[in-house]
Amino acid sequence: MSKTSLDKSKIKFLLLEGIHPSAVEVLRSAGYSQIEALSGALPEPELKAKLAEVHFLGIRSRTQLTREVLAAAPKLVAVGCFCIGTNQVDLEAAAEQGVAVFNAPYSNTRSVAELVLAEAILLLRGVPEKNAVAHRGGWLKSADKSYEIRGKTLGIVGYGSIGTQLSVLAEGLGMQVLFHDVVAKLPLGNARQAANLPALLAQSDVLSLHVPELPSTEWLIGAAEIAAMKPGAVLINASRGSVVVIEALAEALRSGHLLGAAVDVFPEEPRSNQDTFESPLRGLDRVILTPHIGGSTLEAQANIGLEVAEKLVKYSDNGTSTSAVNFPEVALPGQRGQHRILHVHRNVPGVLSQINRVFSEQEINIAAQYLQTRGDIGYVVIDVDAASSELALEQLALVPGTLRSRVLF
Ligand SMILES: NC(=O)c1ccc[n+]([C@@H]2O[C@H](COP(=O)([O-])OP(=O)(O)OC[C@H]3O[C@@H](n4cnc5c(N)ncnc54)[C@H](O)[C@@H]3O)[C@@H](O)[C@H]2O)c1
Ligand SMILES: O=C(O)CC[C@@H](O)C(=O)O
Repeated sequence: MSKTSLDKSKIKFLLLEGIHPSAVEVLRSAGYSQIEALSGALPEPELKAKLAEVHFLGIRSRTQLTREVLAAAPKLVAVGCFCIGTNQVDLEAAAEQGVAVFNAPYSNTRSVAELVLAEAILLLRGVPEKNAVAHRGGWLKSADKSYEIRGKTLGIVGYGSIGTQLSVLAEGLGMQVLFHDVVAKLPLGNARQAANLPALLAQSDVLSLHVPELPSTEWLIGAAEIAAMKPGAVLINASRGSVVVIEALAEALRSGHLLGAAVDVFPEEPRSNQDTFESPLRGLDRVILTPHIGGSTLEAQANIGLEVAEKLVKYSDNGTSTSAVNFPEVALPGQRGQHRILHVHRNVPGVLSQINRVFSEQEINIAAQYLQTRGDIGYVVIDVDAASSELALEQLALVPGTLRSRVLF
């Protein structure tokens, strides 16, 4: 029988954007050897050229996987986002191509929350400006506009993993926490859900943003929202650059309406550490500018490397797609000596009966079958005798609506 399962030695992994070496360790110890790890993101033409041969791709937030880029990746089986955000991937296009996308939803949560809390303290003490002046030989020794965070109101927009973690830490330091979320959330500790965003803006001394990049969060905080903030408040954005209108923020800092700001994410971010950072916020002393490092601690990156690489290995080795963000989730047992066929298809009426017809017409015994659907995508996993897998795979590829199929043994 000819071989239909790809040898591990032929499966190519491309890891971009300085993914932690823990990921490579996981892949190597699972038997994969073709792993290319690069420190930066690739320009689109180079990315497309490489993707022609790649089976598994690892990225962070810089690499944009548009529908067009994904179309240049005919062999791609799965994408690992070694971060929380998955907005850089066209998830629908990936699913339509039968490509599962995974991320690390919690591994850097604590790192972001710690940075934000530290920034809240520094901003309310006016440290960024005092530091900048001292670097220029000045001496701003003054208690003017310097405050403790104790007793101040922290307004959190987006009370998810990071927002709630921050909420708990901030209460530990004596802050009052108020939050706004589009869904009703269980408040932790003494936190309270604000009636709406304007109510939160009007009451917060520190406003911190923790929403995902979505059409509904684009430019969520613009000139009108900033004007509605308390005079002398500070704004922290470690969510996504598309959430804040940066020129409006710069203007509010120049006019003195806001006491300060800390910004980690920008509408335009350099592709690598060699590129220049441009922003209207550059040169404003009361702003802490950080290069999208909210989640960049060694602890978080090492954990993310393990977590996402393990998800890719599981999907590659056994077909388990648990926690995929765009794909039906199936948790699968081991194969017990059979061959395993993985079939991704359009979830339209009749596909499953056509798949099952292949097995009955070809008289192939099904040892086990698992099915899950998610929106327009169906994922069926079928364990069969070793002698039948090649025929089954051939026939399944002919079923209309088939997006991708592979066999594992
Ligand atoms: N700076 C960094 O390095 C860094 C690191 C990790 C995550 N992030 C960003 O932070 C975001 C949040 O992370 P998380 O793990 O807390 O996500 P999460 O999904 O756990 O929480 C997001 C919350 O935002 C809420 N939300 C959605 N739209 C909203 C809106 N319009 N108004 C108010 N609330 C809204 C959701 O209901 C949810 O509760 C990520 O999506 C990512 O973009 C940045
Ligand atoms: O590491 C990154 O590039 C992104 C970090 C952060 O924005 C995330 O979404 O987890």
